[in-house]
Amino acid sequence: MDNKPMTGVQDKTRLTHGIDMSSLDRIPMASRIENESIALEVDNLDLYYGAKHALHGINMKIARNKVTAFIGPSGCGKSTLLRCFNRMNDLVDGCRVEGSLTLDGKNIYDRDVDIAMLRRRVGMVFQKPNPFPKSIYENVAYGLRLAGINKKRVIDETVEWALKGAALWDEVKDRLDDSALGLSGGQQQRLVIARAIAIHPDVILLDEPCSALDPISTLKVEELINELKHKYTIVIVTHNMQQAARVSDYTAFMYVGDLIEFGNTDQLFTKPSKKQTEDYITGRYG
Ligand SMILES: Nc1ncnc2c1ncn2[C@@H]1O[C@H](COP(=O)(O)OP(=O)(O)OP(=O)(O)O)[C@@H](O)[C@H]1O
Repeated sequence: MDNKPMTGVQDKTRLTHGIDMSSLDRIPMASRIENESIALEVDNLDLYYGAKHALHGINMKIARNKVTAFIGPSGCGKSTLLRCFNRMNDLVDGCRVEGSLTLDGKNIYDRDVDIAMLRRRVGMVFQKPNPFPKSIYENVAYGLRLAGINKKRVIDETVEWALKGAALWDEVKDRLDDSALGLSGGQQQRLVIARAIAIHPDVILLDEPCSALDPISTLKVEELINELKHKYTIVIVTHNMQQAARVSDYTAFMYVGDLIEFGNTDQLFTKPSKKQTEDYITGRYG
């Protein structure tokens, strides 16, 4: 196989309607999954909601400290697959998973897995910001207290660190005791991200994190994702292909429960190898 790295500007065919491919010019070298450290590995994963077969034999590797985006038409299984990474689907009656999904080599579907611990390692942020009806400070401190950390100095320092990490500190440092519900939607989403990183997860799952946000808040969250990936492995579901192109290193295109194509984002958007992917990213269906 030819392992020569390709630059992001070579062979730019501008296949996609409305996607500013110049954002891809910032990617100096297109990396390959074979050269990455792997955080999560999905192996022959099938998922059933009762009789409905929602995911069909999915195989995929998620690179550590990179952003992986799931794209595809509504109902193709993006959120279902994302929720497998921290076993959120366990909460759905009649949901059954076959195959394996490993985090750092350990199958998270093994019987001996402590699910509370798994969810501390694999944090999740949802489409609609969901701060607790508590102060800004208490929202971030919540997970620490749950983890048994009670020392005020440690909590103070971690709250500040997490709010800085979520690019929110400057906007809230003088109102930490105010209700989180008084923040704007974009600020609430960054607060929820601060709450997620406060407990030092390894992986952050983002399920359409910007779909309820205005363009400026979206930009801030996207900038934040670019910062966070230096420390965390990030998986994001998005309907927005421009967003996938802007923020992710790897992209998975799904269609009706199948993983159709997975690869380097630059390559997938400029030179997809499957016709279905090309049809989707050029707006021919979906
Ligand atoms: N709790 C559930 N019970 C039964 N079926 C479900 C459940 N959740 C999802 N499904 C079905 O599984 C399939 C995949 O849904 P999923 O929400 O994962 O798709 P998606 O690609 O994330 O869609 P969207 O982009 O609209 O959010 C769909 O056919 C959906 O109707």
